[in-house]
Amino acid sequence: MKSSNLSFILSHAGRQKYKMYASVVFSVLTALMNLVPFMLIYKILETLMAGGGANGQVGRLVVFTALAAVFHMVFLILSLAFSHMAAFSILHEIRVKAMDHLGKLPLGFFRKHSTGHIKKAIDEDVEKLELFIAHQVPDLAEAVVTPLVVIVYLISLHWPMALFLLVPLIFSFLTQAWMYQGRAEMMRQYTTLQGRLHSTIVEYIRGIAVFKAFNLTARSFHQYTETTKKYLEFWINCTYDTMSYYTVSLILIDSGLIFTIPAGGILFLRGSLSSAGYVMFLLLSSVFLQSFKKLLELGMNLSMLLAGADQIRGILETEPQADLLQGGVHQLKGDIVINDLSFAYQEEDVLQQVNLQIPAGSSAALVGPSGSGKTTLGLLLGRFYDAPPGAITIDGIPIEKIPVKTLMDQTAFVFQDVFMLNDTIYNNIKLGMEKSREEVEAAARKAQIHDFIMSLEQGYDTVLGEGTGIKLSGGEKQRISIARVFLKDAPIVVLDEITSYSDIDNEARIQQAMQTLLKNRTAVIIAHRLYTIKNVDQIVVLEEGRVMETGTHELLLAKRRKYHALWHRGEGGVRSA
Ligand SMILES: Nc1ncnc2c1ncn2[C@@H]1O[C@H](COP(=O)(O)OP(=O)(O)OP(=O)(O)O)[C@@H](O)[C@H]1O
Repeated sequence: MKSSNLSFILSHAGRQKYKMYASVVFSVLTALMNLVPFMLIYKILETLMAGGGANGQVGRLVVFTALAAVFHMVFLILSLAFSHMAAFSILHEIRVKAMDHLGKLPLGFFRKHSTGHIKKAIDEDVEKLELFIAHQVPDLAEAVVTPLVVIVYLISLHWPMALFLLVPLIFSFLTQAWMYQGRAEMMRQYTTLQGRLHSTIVEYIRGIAVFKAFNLTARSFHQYTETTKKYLEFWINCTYDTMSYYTVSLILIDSGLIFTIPAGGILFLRGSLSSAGYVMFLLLSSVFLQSFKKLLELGMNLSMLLAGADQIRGILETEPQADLLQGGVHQLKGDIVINDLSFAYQEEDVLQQVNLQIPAGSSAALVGPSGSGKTTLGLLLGRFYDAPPGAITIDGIPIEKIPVKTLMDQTAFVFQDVFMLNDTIYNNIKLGMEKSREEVEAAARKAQIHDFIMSLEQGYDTVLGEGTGIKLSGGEKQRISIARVFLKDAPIVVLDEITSYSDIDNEARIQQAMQTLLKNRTAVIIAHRLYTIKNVDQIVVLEEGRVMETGTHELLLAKRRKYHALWHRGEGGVRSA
């Protein structure tokens, strides 16, 4: 059974939960110290009405009252200090764990959850836990303890009158219980809508260039306006649904006083309640009822804050990719064998019974029409998605049994979309690898990008990204990503469309870099322009996820089948002519 969100928070709190407990204890003490002055005032009233006070007893009681007020402040500060320390430490812990966990999840997870959803979960929903731990937990402790102590005290003063006070509260509770039915579902809707709102905002900003080009404003971005409209409708419905219950329960709570004043007065006139007792009932019944109102408010906020925890749990409780064979394999030669591989993202197979051998140190180019499965095959080689067990082996070991860390150490990828950090060019090549400055520069030289970097005013220290004014061309970015591969020096490389930016100078440089890169490595090259892969050891022609033919450029041209057709359709021949 799924544990509660509260136990989820506690399970990630580690030693910080003791700070949470300390905060609760101090919060209870704060609540008690809040009530002590009332009890002392009762004593003072009783003493004065009995004609006492001359022997300094009242003075002592006044001093105790002042001391209680001081202790109240001290306990309150300690409670808040502990709750805040616990909250920020737990936030830190959960954020680090969530980011760490994200890195271990299969790419399929990111297909199901948008960037906006994930960002919101780690950023906003975790932040809400701060509100919950730092403020709501101590407030809740206080809001529970105060009415309990007050009612016990009032019962000790005059039990029938105290029990009378409980009647409107019981009705108020029943109304609230009614209101909370189905509230969990409502809160889930709320977090889903918020996530969607974040995603559409992220999408709008990402695609701003396209939106501008088509003269679309945020208002005309259909997805955004729809989501904000749904969000608005949700809150209007939510307000309508809860307003009547909320109002009734508040009226019931407040009606307590309407009963206390006349009932207490009658009991006083009949002599069953002292005048000091009557004053106490008037004072404390108001405290008692107000703390119930606070409980009501806390209950409303609590369900909203804890609903956010569902989203974080969604990340942390998603199974990471399994390493069936921990440790053991550390070095790969790169002998790839693909055996009857079929693969589907959803229902339909995008690869069908693919059989292929790429001996260590050789190069294979995957070619074929758009959507034929070339990138998918490349991604399966890096276990970005999991292929069926045994379908891909490297050096005779099924890929799912090679620890992900080893596989990532021994494989280098250049993707179609080159990702750049908002950082220096140096750090963009180094990407956290433990390499020296000389090694970074040597890799940039091999990738044919060193001269370009040196032509920039700040050289390798040039900062890339938004707001820096430095924007690299697609080809320059690709050469930087090739430099990363040289620096990593992995025995297996997968290059996806690295010549997609087609200015002649760039392409010549990338071709030159590729010749060096392929030496003594197993390479899988995904290419549209066939003249760029003429010299590889084998060309694999894919169509609708099936291998149609394999062989060298000359052999496949001589066969005069699929490759021959592709070549002469202009996808290869143009620049080779
Ligand atoms: N993450 C995904 N989820 C669902 N379907 C996908 C996903 N990625 C790719 N596909 C589908 O799988 C099929 C193969 O796509 P893939 O990107 O491997 O083809 P490709 O040959 O590399 O195409 P291109 O040359 O245009 O890059 C396509 O029909 C594509 O729509």
